[in-house]
Amino acid sequence: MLENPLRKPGKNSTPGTHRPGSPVTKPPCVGASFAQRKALQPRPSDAVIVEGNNVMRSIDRPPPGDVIGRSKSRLHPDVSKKKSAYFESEFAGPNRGDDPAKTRIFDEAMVTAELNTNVIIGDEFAFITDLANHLSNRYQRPMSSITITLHHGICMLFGGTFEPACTLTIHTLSRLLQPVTNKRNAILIQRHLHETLGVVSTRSYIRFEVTPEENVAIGGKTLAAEIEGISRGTADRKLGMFGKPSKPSRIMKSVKSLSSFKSHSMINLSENVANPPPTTPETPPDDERTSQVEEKPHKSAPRRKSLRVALFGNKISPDKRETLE
Ligand SMILES: O=C(O)c1cc2cc(O)c(O)cc2[nH]1
Repeated sequence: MLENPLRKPGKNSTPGTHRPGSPVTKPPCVGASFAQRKALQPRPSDAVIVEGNNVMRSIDRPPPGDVIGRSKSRLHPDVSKKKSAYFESEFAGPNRGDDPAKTRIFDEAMVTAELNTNVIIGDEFAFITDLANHLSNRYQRPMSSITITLHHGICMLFGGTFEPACTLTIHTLSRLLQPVTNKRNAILIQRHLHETLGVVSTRSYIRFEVTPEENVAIGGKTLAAEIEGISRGTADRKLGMFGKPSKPSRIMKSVKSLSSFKSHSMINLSENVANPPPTTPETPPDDERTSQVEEKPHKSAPRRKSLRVALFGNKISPDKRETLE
């Protein structure tokens, strides 16, 4: 009889294992709120995400297929030329060898990932950055083409238990989600999640979701329309696809991104802030640290509370406050 893989951790599984220095902590204990549970968690001393353990062998070379500086071909130049001509024709896809603008759009196509987990992550900034690096490597695109939303410490019943678990949905174009690619990426991404989150692969559910080119848009134009425009020579000339807008609009000025929250978490923001991120990372990237020369150093408050104070100040009524808790 087949066993339900969701219910039974693998032989070498170490559900909820907390490695020293890891940004993750054990799954939620029943009865305490997220904030209370979080306050009780020991804080990681540094941003080291993965420490070796006795179960998994450390890898001192990239897995096969990862793009690295390849050693020079030892083939005779003629054979090498023939070989590359063969592969060029064999692998010429519908958009390969096409307009460089098309190639660039596909090379920079967005990969969005949504991760849900009941594990509480101590250093979400380090974790998310590490996952972004992993996906950037897996899908061979720049970090500017990776978007991740992370929901951790959530109430999640997975296969009938509350043991550490996660679901990850990856959305991108079909060319990046081919069956063989998915097969390989499932193994490598689940291994990464085991190493960084402590979730065994049997409790790590990945869904690869193809986004049709007609169903995704940037700058007011779908990808399908953009490609069609390139073919007809009427494409938008977008400079740096996911780059910053040159001039922020009125709306842009009133909405702060997560990076802005990081540097302004203790000041009163506009009251119009829509859908704020649930938490603020603790360690801003270097470029942000150096951009705050004018600001006085501030003590960090419990993160959720400080964000709430920053968003709503003291104007919030007690009954509304309760619904926010
Ligand atoms: O999904 C993508 O990566 C994507 C969508 C989209 C739309 C668009 O108009 C572009 O110019 C590029 C692009 N990339």
